[in-house]
Amino acid sequence: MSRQETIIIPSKTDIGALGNRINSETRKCHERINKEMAIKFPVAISEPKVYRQGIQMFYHIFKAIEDNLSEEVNKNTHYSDMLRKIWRPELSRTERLHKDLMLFYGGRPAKFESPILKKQIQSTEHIRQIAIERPYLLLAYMHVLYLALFAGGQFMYPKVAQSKKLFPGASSKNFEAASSDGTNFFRFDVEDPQKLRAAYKQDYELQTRNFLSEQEKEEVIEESKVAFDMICDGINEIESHNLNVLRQKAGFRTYIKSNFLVILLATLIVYCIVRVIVFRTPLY
Ligand code: HEM
Repeated sequence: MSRQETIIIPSKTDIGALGNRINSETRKCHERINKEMAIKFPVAISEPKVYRQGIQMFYHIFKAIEDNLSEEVNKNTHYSDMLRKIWRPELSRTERLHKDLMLFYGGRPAKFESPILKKQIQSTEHIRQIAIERPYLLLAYMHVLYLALFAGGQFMYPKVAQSKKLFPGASSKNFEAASSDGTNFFRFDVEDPQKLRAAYKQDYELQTRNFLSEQEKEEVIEESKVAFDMICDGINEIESHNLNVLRQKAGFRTYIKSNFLVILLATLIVYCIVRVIVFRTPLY
């Protein structure tokens, strides 16, 4: 090996590394999410109301992870030191998503700060619960959701940033500024995000390899599947919520239309009666 060559930890072929084990055991989950994204992401980036619902879901999930993680690392428990050595504040997404949401909700935090949809409420409660009972399970979210930002996230970023439909109020002059204000989610405040990713993966591996028992590692792998499902279910929940709203609107329109016909018919009948009985004018 030449002097310049750097050792990547964990190597992609290291089948004992927890991160690699998670990737290999969640391959099907990732394929499922890719299929979902292939259909729903183009819709989201052409409709600001759908896009903001999507990042609102991510906001609640990332906030739950970061709130509970920060609580845990500030304690002095068996796991807090390990989690502290892995976590890097540059990865935090809560504030960045909050900024994006402020743009998409016109500066009205009351519109997005508390989860309303059932699955999102359940997800935040689930994260809180595991953090209390088995804090090492936070490692599942620390792998799945944060490393996704460096892979799928970097694929999505330019598409969101360049979507003319997402920032409709912006003119060609200030488009770049508006797009930048609404895409904090995808950026890291570091010179080289790929270095951050590599360092994070390395610390994750070094801290977990000997510290966790095999039983704990298996539980983290299982929880990683839950993390993927959480995102898939959350996306599907938004879709059914929007379909329900559309259905209700269509139902309301039909109701108004049918009422209008009834009123029209009644007016016609009254008109005929008045004409025939009161004015004794034949109808034809
Ligand atoms: C459009 C959607 C997505 C695309 C195109 C995509 C694409 C990719 C690609 C190409 C990789 C391999 C990167 C590498 O080997 O360095 C990857 C890895 C990964 N993705 Fe995705 N992804 C998407 C969405 C997601 C989502 C929503 C999640 C999480 C819920 C996710 C979680 C992951 C994880 C955990 C890895 C492994 C990262 C690592 O070990 O460094 N991906 N993705």
